[in-house]
Amino acid sequence: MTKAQVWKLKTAFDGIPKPENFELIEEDLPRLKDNQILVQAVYLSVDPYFRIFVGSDGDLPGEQVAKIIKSNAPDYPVGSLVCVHAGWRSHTVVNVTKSRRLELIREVPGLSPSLWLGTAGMPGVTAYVSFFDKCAPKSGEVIVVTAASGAVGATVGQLAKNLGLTVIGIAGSKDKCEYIKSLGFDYAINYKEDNISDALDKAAPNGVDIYYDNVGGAIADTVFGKLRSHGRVLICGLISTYNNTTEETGRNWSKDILFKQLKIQGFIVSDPEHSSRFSTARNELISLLRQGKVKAKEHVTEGFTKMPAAFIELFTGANFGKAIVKA
Ligand SMILES: NC(=O)C1=CN([C@@H]2O[C@H](COP(=O)(O)OP(=O)(O)OC[C@H]3O[C@@H](n4cnc5c(N)ncnc54)[C@H](OP(=O)(O)O)[C@@H]3O)[C@@H](O)[C@H]2O)C=CC1
Ligand SMILES: CCCCCC(=O)/C=C/[C@@H]1[C@@H](C/C=C\CCCC(=O)O)[C@@H](O)C[C@H]1O
Repeated sequence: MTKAQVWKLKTAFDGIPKPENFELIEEDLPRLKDNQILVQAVYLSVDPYFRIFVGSDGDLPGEQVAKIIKSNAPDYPVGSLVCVHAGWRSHTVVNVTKSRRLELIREVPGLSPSLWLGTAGMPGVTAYVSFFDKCAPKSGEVIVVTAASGAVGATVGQLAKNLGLTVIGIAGSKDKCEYIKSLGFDYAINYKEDNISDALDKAAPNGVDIYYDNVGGAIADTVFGKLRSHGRVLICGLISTYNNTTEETGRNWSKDILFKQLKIQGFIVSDPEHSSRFSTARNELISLLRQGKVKAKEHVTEGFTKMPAAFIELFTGANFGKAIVKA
């Protein structure tokens, strides 16, 4: 009988996640039935949204790249890699006909399969579809991106640069700022050291056309104040607020929205509206990665037992690139 190691949420989060919120249990897995495969996690994705979306039974969500180690499904041979939404588990029995999110990973020379969790997966597709379909970007415009060295932010910035926009990234350390400059960003602002407002005035004296918001909170308020007439805001994430224990109060932007005729949109990549865009976006991202026109940085933590630590790091900025655990 195969045993699985499974991370569960033991106590509800209160503020920033802590190691004691999690427990590691062992589970006996059932024998395989028809159309089932047994997979073993190779790389597990670590994403900010886990902070909010935990199953009622304490199951932790998320995708993993996993190896098929037993198979009762002819199209899923042993040894193949899949990308599957299996959560924080070392081993999982997956029903190939019923699983909502399961796909075989095709081998692409030069690309690690772990990219299926990052630039060639959910975060990359988020960046691609939200930027091209929702931001109405035009060459010559100015875009500001927050969490700019991360999985989503770095991809948005590079896509914008490829299209001829002036790209301003905001990130939380000197190293991260140097990194995004090396990717081609025109300006990098360290929000932990620089005065964001002054730095934006210098980098974008005529204002900002697009604000790609990954963080919300006070940083977003400052960027909002720099938007030009007909500016667009894409709210992709609000990571600075996920650990809040009290309701956030921010500036009321109604007057700016009205008089500058701003367009503000939220975006959730898993909305069915975007499902038809997934494969185009992924194929395009793979092609850009292979040509070196988009670069991907991964922050890999070794060991399934480190899942909680790798997750907690997202909220201190200790990850530098797409957070992944190698089992
Ligand atoms: N809408 C959608 O469908 C999706 C949305 N997202 C969202 O995109 C955002 C980025 O996700 P992802 O690229 O995976 O993660 P990242 O790889 O960017 O990692 C998270 C980063 O957020 C930054 N951060 C953490 N706390 C704060 C804070 N208080 N203020 C400012 N920055 C902070 C840190 O970078 P630094 O050191 O620079 O502070 C940290 O490294 C998240 O908000 C996430 O929820 C992600 C996927 C899909
Ligand atoms: C904690 C909120 C995070 C929002 C931004 C984000 O990181 C989204 C990530 C999605 C995530 C969204 C999950 C649920 C959306 C709520 C609407 C619903 O369907 O109930 C999940 O789909 C994976 C990431 O794509």
